[in-house]
Amino acid sequence: MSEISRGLENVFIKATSLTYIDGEKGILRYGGYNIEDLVRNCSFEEVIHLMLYGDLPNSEQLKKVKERINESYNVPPPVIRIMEELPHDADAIAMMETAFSALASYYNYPWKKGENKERALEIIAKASTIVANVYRLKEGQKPEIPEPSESYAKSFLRATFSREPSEEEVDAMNAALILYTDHEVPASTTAALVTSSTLSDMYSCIVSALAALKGPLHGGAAEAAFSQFLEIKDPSNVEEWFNENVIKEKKRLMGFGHRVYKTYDPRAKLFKRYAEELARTPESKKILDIAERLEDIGIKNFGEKKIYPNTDFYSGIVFYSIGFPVYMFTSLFALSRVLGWLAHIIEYVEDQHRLIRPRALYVGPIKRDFIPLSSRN
Ligand SMILES: CC(=O)SCCNC(=O)CCNC(=O)[C@H](O)C(C)(C)COP(=O)(O)OP(=O)(O)OC[C@H]1O[C@@H](n2cnc3c(N)ncnc32)[C@H](O)[C@@H]1OP(=O)(O)O
Ligand SMILES: O=C([O-])CC(=O)C(=O)O
Repeated sequence: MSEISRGLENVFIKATSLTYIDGEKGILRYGGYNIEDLVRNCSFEEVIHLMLYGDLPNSEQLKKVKERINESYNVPPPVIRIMEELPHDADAIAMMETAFSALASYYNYPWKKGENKERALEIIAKASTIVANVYRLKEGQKPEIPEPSESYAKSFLRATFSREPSEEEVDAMNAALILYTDHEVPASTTAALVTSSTLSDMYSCIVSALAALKGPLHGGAAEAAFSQFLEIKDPSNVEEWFNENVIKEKKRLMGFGHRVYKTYDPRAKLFKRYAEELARTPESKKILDIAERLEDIGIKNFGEKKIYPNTDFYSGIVFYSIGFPVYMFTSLFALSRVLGWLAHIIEYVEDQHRLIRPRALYVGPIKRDFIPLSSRN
């Protein structure tokens, strides 16, 4: 008899050279490079080259990546018009799904080795345009197309906020883009892989991934974690809130726990460091204080079960300190993860392709005699 792996735990669906995770030790590497080294030393564009082409780029290769991105920010105007038709209070990821579906109507490219990675660079550029305009349209501002600048992060922040971002903000945005780039095969990447396995187009794969990312157990957790901090209101309320909600009502502590990490998520450590550097206003300092106290109580209660902060626990404070409202957090995650999704589907379709079609174990009645409608009770 076949065994069911609930939640596909420890099921390997592909080989990868992209991302290595040691969940026991809390190690994360892209292409063999420790996440800490990449965040400290690299631009997101260098990580784009690493994920798509397998190596950190030399200057010439980096220049080419940047050029390709810089010339691809434009999207067909009807895509923006469709976004403008959506209500201002539309969910940000639902807006992204709509935009990427619309893009799929224009760019229904067949898979072609030698062209797939160029397509991926175009999609990464257009993702910046879409996410910047999710914010702008929700805020009632006119659409804007990112302009080339020194970096992808800077172009994105400039287009989003129509202002010159500080060096610190660009640095934090660049770090967030790298930290969220890839995480092997979480739910969203698996959704993208399933879609790619039918040889559907790349934009449609992104739509599948976005839909899976949105849920609070996955990418939606950063918004959920931050909402907890807001609900708690004051550091002095942390313990009471935790006892009432997590202990008594058995609600999950959002931004805690992970299928693979059985220790502190290495990305959470880095996000925490950025949060501590960026939280300067009294309001963001208070939120950080709440988060740190909640982390302590969470670890005291759940550490024994190997449940620790994950990447979504502190990322919201970083995004909030840059100036983003809570509703943008999952879209910012998506902006970065588009690279991981694309790198994985290209790796799969180019080197390991086969239709993904698992089985369900039938447990219903084996055979029943048909009863006509008039004879049913
Ligand atoms: C970028 C990301 O996607 S990171 C993950 C973001 N998601 C969150 O932060 C949401 C909160 N966390 C969770 O719900 C979980 O930890 C998940 C979904 C991320 C992973 O969970 P799984 O590996 O599927 O574990 P599962 O859901 O089976 O839980 C196992 C046990 O741990 C408990 N548990 C897991 N996470 C938490 C949590 N955050 N708070 C309280 N209890 C938890 C469960 O209640 C369960 O307890 P039980 O065995 O006594 O019933
Ligand atoms: O790996 C997972 O299941 C979720 C996660 O942390 C991510 O996608 O970054």
